[in-house]
Amino acid sequence: MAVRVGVLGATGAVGQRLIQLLDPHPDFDLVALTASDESADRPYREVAKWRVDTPIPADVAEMTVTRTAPDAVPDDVELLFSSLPSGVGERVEPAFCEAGYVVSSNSSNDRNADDVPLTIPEVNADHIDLLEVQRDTRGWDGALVKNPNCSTITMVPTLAALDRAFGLESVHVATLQAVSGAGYDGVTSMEIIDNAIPHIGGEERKMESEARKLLGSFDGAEVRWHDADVAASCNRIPTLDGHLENVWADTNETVTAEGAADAMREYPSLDLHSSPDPLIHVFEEPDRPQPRLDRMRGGGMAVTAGGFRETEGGVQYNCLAHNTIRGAAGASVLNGELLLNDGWL
Ligand SMILES: NC(=O)C1=CN([C@@H]2O[C@H](COP(=O)(O)OP(=O)(O)OC[C@H]3O[C@@H](n4cnc5c(N)ncnc54)[C@H](OP(=O)(O)O)[C@@H]3O)[C@@H](O)[C@H]2O)C=CC1
Ligand SMILES: N[C@@H](CC(=O)OP(=O)(O)O)C(=O)O
Repeated sequence: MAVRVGVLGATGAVGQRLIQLLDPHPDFDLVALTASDESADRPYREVAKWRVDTPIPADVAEMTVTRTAPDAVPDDVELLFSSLPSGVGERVEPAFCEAGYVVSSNSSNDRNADDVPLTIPEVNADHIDLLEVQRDTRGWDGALVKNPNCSTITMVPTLAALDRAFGLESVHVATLQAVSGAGYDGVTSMEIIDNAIPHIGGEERKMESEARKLLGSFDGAEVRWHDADVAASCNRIPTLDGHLENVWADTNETVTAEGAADAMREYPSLDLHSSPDPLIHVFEEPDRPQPRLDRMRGGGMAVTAGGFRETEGGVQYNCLAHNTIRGAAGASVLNGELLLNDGWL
């Protein structure tokens, strides 16, 4: 029987993608939608400015949006996908966990907390068992799992492939990030058209820390962060969806361009509904990946890579992923599938 699920922050950019991905889903039945108090007690179609490229699902359109509070969500909902602003998530997610709900969250609060699993299932599924530590320390019946920042998700599967094959020593990355990453109200057209903005607040530190936690090892009690140095520089450009990243990775063992490409081609996906096969699509063409052409590979869940060149200490390449699917909503849904597969639901 399908697990009953809800979406916290259902009217937002990521919330709408969550609804799209859950309509339908083989494991999950969407029965609850929440948003701010201003949207509560009204039909979803009235309060959501639907901007996703498929029609609003008919049953969802008529659902009543509730406040974002545990007493507003039915008790038989087991899993909540959270796409709230981080300040709100920080306050309400623990309250839901305390009330017994399992929360798969996209918001940036608590990603680096010692007892909160930060997972990309194809990279570090074993970290999910950190939930045992979380339940011991916090006394929750529920649980809180995070997916990383969209720019971090784009590069980490490629780094995991290099680490597995050659050992990872250090990473430099420069991003070209789509406007949807800032949410609907994030960047005005006057700011971004005919322009590029070399600053995205907090993004560089997130990439540098989250990547090391994701690539770290879990010994049953704690996650030991990977000791690679990671340095990021983040830029906003006028694409709609799809973050493109230029990566320079130094490795412990000597790597060739072909060897790096093979390591990524061979990096396995998972037997979960939203995990694409292959996980990483490698291009031979030197001018790929490109956001408009390649962001929907694997239903928006694949990472694409290309432009491999040997460097003095390792390899340089480009990678790309859809920031609101693989980088946000799809990442939360995939974490939900992992929770179900591993018996946490
Ligand atoms: N966009 C992206 O690519 C990515 C986004 N994220 C993260 O996901 C989260 C959501 O982002 P995004 O969808 O772009 O944001 P939006 O601003 O588009 O949506 C925010 C959602 O939260 C609700 N909300 C706002 N304030 C409150 C409140 N006080 N109480 C309850 N609900 C509230 C809004 O409801 P209402 O409509 O009623 O205001 C809306 O449903 C953020 O934390 C963001 O950092 C993470 C990775 C990528
Ligand atoms: N900051 C990212 C999107 C985002 O919301 O990230 P986070 O989940 O870390 O807040 C971007 O602008 O593309």
